[in-house]
Amino acid sequence: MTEEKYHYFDMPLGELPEPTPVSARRRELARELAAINEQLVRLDSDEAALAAATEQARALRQSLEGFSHRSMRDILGRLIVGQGSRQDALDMADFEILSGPANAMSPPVTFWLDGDIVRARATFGRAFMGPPGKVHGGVLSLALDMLLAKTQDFVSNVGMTGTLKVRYMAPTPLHTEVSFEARLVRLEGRKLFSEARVFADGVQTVAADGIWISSQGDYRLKPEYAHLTDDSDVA
Ligand SMILES: CCCCCCCCCC(=O)SCCNC(=O)CCNC(=O)[C@H](O)C(C)(C)COP(=O)(O)OP(=O)(O)OC[C@H]1O[C@@H](n2cnc3c(N)ncnc32)[C@H](O)[C@@H]1OP(=O)(O)O
Repeated sequence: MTEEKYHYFDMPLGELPEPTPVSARRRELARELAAINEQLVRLDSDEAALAAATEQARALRQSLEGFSHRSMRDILGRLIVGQGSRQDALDMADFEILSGPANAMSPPVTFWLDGDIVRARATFGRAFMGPPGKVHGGVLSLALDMLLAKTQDFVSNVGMTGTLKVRYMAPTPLHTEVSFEARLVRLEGRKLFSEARVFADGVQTVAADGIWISSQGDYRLKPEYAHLTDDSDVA
């Protein structure tokens, strides 16, 4: 059976291919590390227990330092020409800062497309605290940056965040499922305008809008999203 090839520009942002056995293990390890980090926050243990845990963590780090890293330049080189392997695609998506299950820093946030809407959900633990008991506003901004970036799944180009405006309307609680939604508003040459909302416990806590700038050429809707055209702005 021929292995499926992945193309960088066809990969939906923040969505994950089925893990290879290696990736499944990386995710498992990262979830353990994330759980350890969460457990460590205000851990009420004695000094001896912490010293023993530190020794175990040091031994684990040293054992992992015996391995090298797969080259991002090589991975991207294959993906850009449509010759990426599933492992290459996983290496790109699995370590996204907030959404990658193999990134020990991620809650993780899960992203998906629901028709013309980009959706995400996450539950943030103690390690993501800003005000007492609430999610840090910067973490929500980061999640919104990724969410709004994903409106580029509707277009043929990809670019970087130019402007991100965030309005915090109510505190967002920790340990509660938070849901995110975003939509593409319009295209204007190399600029893509999109907006987003965040909800927790049925209350809108954040509103955001952003402008993405394509790296080269004007943004164009993919044919399957041509209905997103409004008046004259969405080309
Ligand atoms: C679901 C998970 C998905 C994960 C996705 C990962 C998301 C990653 C998000 C990021 O972290 S991106 C990193 C943060 N962003 C940057 O670092 C961008 C830094 N800025 C730049 O590199 C350049 O300023 C930029 C590419 C944005 C624009 O430079 P250009 O020289 O290509 O643009 P130019 O000055 O020619 O302007 C082109 C148009 O864009 C407009 N523009 C430029 N910069 C803008 C800006 N910052 N905001 C809004 N509009 C901007 C500009 O007015 C103009 O409009 P008009 O065509 O109408 O005249």
